[in-house]
Amino acid sequence: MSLSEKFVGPVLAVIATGVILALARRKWASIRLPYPPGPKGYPIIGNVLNFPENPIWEGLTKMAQEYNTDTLHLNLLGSHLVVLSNSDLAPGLAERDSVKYSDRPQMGMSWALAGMPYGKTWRVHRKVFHRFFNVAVVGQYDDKICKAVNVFLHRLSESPDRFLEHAHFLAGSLNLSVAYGLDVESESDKFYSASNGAINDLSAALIPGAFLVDVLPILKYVPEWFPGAGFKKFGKTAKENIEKAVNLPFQYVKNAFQADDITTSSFVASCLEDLPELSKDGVDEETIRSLGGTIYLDTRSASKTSSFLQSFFLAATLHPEVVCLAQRELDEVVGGERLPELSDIPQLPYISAFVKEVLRWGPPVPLSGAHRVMEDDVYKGRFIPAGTAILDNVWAMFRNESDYPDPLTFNPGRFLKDGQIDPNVKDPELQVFGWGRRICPGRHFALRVSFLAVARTLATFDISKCIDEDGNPIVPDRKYTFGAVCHPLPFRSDIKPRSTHALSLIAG
Ligand code: HEM
Repeated sequence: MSLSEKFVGPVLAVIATGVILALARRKWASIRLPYPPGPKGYPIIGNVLNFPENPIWEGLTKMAQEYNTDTLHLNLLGSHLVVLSNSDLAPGLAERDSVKYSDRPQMGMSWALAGMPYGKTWRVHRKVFHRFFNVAVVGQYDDKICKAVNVFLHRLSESPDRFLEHAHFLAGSLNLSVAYGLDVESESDKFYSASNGAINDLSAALIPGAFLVDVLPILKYVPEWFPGAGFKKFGKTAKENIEKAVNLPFQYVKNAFQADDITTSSFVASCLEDLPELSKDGVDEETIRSLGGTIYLDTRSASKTSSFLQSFFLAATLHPEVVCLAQRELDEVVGGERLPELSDIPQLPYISAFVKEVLRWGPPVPLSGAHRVMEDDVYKGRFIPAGTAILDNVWAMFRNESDYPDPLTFNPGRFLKDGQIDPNVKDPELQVFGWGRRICPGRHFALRVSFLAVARTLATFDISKCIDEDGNPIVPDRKYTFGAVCHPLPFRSDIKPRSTHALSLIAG
């Protein structure tokens, strides 16, 4: 027997003992260790009756304060939920073991990147998405962004009362242009309306009950009469609408590609062109079809961007003083001679701070995308079982007095020091897009759209409160819809071009 053969047996025995001990220790720890703090539940239903009403994030914040914890634990019908309300926690978990926290609870949207379980297919999709949206290449969409923002300004000058719809059209039409190269001129466009219908179905599926099923798929099995089980109506028609919305533009680009008739650049056209190279990584046509659909549909990205823009209008309407400061900066830098550009970002710190403050003050996604824990974990002496859904309570984080003094006040100045962005203030851009391996891969793109839309709108329009018949200003309520993506409830705003010169800039 060789020396190495002599050692194989003992070495294997030592490894096996180690593995058994580690498993036993973990099992033992899980038996002895408590879950993170939270209300005590009832047998079987757990904390279903403790679960807060809408707005859920506010209720969860209060509950976390009551239990003096920033990792609140709830048990819903045997499924575990942990809600984080400290901005350092999620990155901390991701740093310890990013893979363990990278899965998603499954609810039937696994065809699309955002809903996929963690694994090889997700990695292939994510890699392709990253290739076209990473920070080094995202500037390739600047022309499309400028064009869409200009169309938006034009629509705003024509029908300022419809500013909320224009914000939605800007986000939705831009995504169709980026994903498929489609030049959408109006809401009645066949591609836009198909996608928009499907987005509405998705939004309906994301109302509170449905939102919860996203997090805890076990709720799929509750009867339709159960409070919040309205998502059950999200049935066959909605699925057909989504299928149609994903197929229609993909097929259009594919046909053009096969006929060698691609006239406009797009994500799908570039992927089809690069397919021979991409296929080495396991990409096929279905991957591309699904990613095209992801950009517009599954991510609800258009609706997140439009939520941001609508909150921007709400903040500007409520706070004329910040609009004046922003316009002063814009006038100093572009002098009213031209429209601001993305290349002006370094010279426009107040506009950058404005964007950060809108994200903080009215986060489009108050409870950030659920992550599913893939293996048992012990965190700060508390047991987090495999399968737990983790939610990041961004709403709570953005109202944390120690990070943001006087948090309810809209004040872009909080992000500035000596006229520049203050690196010591926590940046909402680092929290609002999620965390770990599932962090929003469209964030660089979304921030460019947000910046340009805010800068160009403030450069060319005055925004103020409407006046009622008695001459009093109408102060809009700061109220939002409840869902996975939240929008301000419809409100009125008085939006007027700043001058005839501004109008001529918009006309180009
Ligand atoms: C203001 C606009 C936006 C906000 C606030 C936002 C926020 C988010 C959040 C919170 C997540 C979940 C992250 C997590 O699970 O930790 C997410 C995921 C995602 N977002 Fe965004 N997003 C925005 C715009 C966009 C845009 C424009 C795109 C596409 C161009 C996009 C593509 C995606 C994708 C593909 C995912 C899923 C990533 C994955 O599961 O691996 N988002 N986004």
